[in-house]
Amino acid sequence: MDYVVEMLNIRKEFPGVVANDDITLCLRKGEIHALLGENGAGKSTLMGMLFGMYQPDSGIIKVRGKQTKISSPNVANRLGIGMVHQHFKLVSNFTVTENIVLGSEPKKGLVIDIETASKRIRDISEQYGLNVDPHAKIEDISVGMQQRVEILKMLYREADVLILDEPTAVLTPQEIEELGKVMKSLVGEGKSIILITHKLKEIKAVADRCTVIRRGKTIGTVEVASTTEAAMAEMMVGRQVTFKAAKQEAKPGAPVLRIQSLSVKNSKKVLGLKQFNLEVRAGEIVGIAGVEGNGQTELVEAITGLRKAESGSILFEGQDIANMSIRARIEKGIGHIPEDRQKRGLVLDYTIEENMILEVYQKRPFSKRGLMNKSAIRAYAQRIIESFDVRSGQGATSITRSLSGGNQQKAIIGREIELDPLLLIAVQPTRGLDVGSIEYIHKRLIEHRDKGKAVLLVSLELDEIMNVSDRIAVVNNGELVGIVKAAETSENELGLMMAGLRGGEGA
Ligand SMILES: Nc1ncnc2c1ncn2[C@@H]1O[C@H](COP(=O)(O)OP(=O)(O)OP(=O)(O)O)[C@@H](O)[C@H]1O
Repeated sequence: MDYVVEMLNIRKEFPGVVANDDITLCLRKGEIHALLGENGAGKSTLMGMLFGMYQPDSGIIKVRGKQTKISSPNVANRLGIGMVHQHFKLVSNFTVTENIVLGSEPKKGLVIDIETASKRIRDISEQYGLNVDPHAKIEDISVGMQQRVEILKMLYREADVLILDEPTAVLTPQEIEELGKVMKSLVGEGKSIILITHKLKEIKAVADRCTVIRRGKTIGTVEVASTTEAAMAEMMVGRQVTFKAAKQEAKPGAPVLRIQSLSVKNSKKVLGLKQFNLEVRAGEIVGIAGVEGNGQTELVEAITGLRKAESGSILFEGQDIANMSIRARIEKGIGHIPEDRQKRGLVLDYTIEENMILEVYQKRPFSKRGLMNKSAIRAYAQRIIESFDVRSGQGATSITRSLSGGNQQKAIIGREIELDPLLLIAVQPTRGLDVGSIEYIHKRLIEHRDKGKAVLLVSLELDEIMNVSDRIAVVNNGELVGIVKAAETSENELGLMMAGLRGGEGA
C-alpha cells in the first residue's frame, strides 16, 4: 500500500494527561482521511506532532516510507506537509499575495518580485478551482475566502499532505459545500488530506476513510462508504448517541425579554439590525435562524451591553436595560455564552477555577470581607467540571489555555448555566463540540427552559435550531423575516425565509 504518511504507535504525555497513547494513523496517497474523536481525545496533539510543533515521547513517523524526525513546522513544510489551523494566521491589511509569500519572498535581484508570485498564485488558484484574487486585501474578503488563502499558501509551498483542523467550523453551509469540492479537486490532483472534524455528515460526504480515537487511544480505521454516521458516533463515544433532543411541549409564561423597534449599528457604522421586534418568554427557547452576518451579532451585543443601541427598547423583566452597564445586566440575570470563546469567554492564562468565578468572585461564599474563599471556589469549579465533563490534565487548577478547544467551550457553557440566569443567551453553543457533548448541552438548555427560564439560542446550524427551539425567529439583512413554531416548520421553509421570503407570524 502506498502510504504518504505513517504515524505508528505514537505516544505523547502532557503534565497529568496522556494525550496520545499508542495511536496509529496511516494516510494513503490521494485520499481524504477523517480524524474523529471526542473533545480532548488527542486529535490536535497528534497533528501537532505531524506538523513539527511537538515531539512524540515514543513511536515512529514515516513520510513517503522513510522514517523522519519532524523537529519544527519548517521541517514539516520541507517534507511537503502543510496545515490550516482553526485560527487563521493572516495579516489583515496585507494582500493575498503578500500573505502567501510572507517569509519566503521571491526576489528579482534585490527586489521582491510580487508580480511573478501573483501570477503563480493565480495559476494555482485556477488549477484547483479556488477562485482567489491575488490582489485582494484579507480584511475585505469573507472567512471562507480567507481559508482558501490558507490552503493556497500550503499549495504555493508545494505541500502534498494537507492537514485541515476543523475547517468547516467557521463556514456557512454554502461555503462548506464549496470546500468539499475544493478538497475533492485537491485529492484528484494527487494531494492527500487529513481532515479533523466533528461533523459526521461531512465525513460521509467527503472522506474515504476515517480513523477514530477515544481518550488518546486508536479505536480503529473504517472505510466511510461502508459505515454509518451512527456507527462512527458509537465508536467515538463508546455508547449510542441520540441525534434528536427529547423534549415536552413548552409551557411559556410571562415575557422575560421584550425587544421593540430595536436598531443597532454594526462595526462598519451602518445599521446591522433594523426595527427589530422579539419576545422571549419564561419557559421557552427562541431560536434565531439566519445566514451569518444578518444581524445576529448586533442583536446579541445590544442585549448583553457590548454594543449601544441606536433606537428602540430592550425590556428585561419589564425594565428598559438599553443603557445599563454590562455588569448590571449580568446581575439582573442575563447569562451569555459568547460566540468567540477565546476573545470574550475566557482568560486563557487563568486556571479553570478562576475562570469559573469571573462573574461572581466578589460575592459570598467566594469572597468574604475582601478575602477569597479558596475551598468554596474549588468546590464550585469542581461541580461544573464534573457535570459538564470538562476534561483536562490537572482539573480545576489546569491553565485554561492547555485545554482542548471543545473543553474550553464546555467550561464556558457550564459557567453560564450554573449562574442559573433568567435569560440565557447561547450563541453557537455547540460549535466545535463532539456529538456526545452536543447531546448533553442540548439537554441542559432544555432543562433550563423547563425550570421556567428563558433561552435565546443563536446558531448557524439549522438542525440545532430546529431540534432545540420552541419558536424560531428568522433574520435576513438585519430584519425580522418572521417567526414560526419549530414543530410546524421545515428546513425548506426556514431556508426560504433566511433568503428573505416572508412567512410565519410577526412578518
Ligand atoms: N500544551 C498542552 N499542555 C498541557 N496539556 C495539553 C496541551 N495540549 C493538549 N493538552 C491536553 O491533551 C489532551 C488532548 O488535547 P487535544 O487538543 O489534542 O484534543 P482534541 O482531540 O484536539 O480536542 P478538541 O476536539 O476539543 O479540539 C487534552 O486533555 C488537553 O487538555
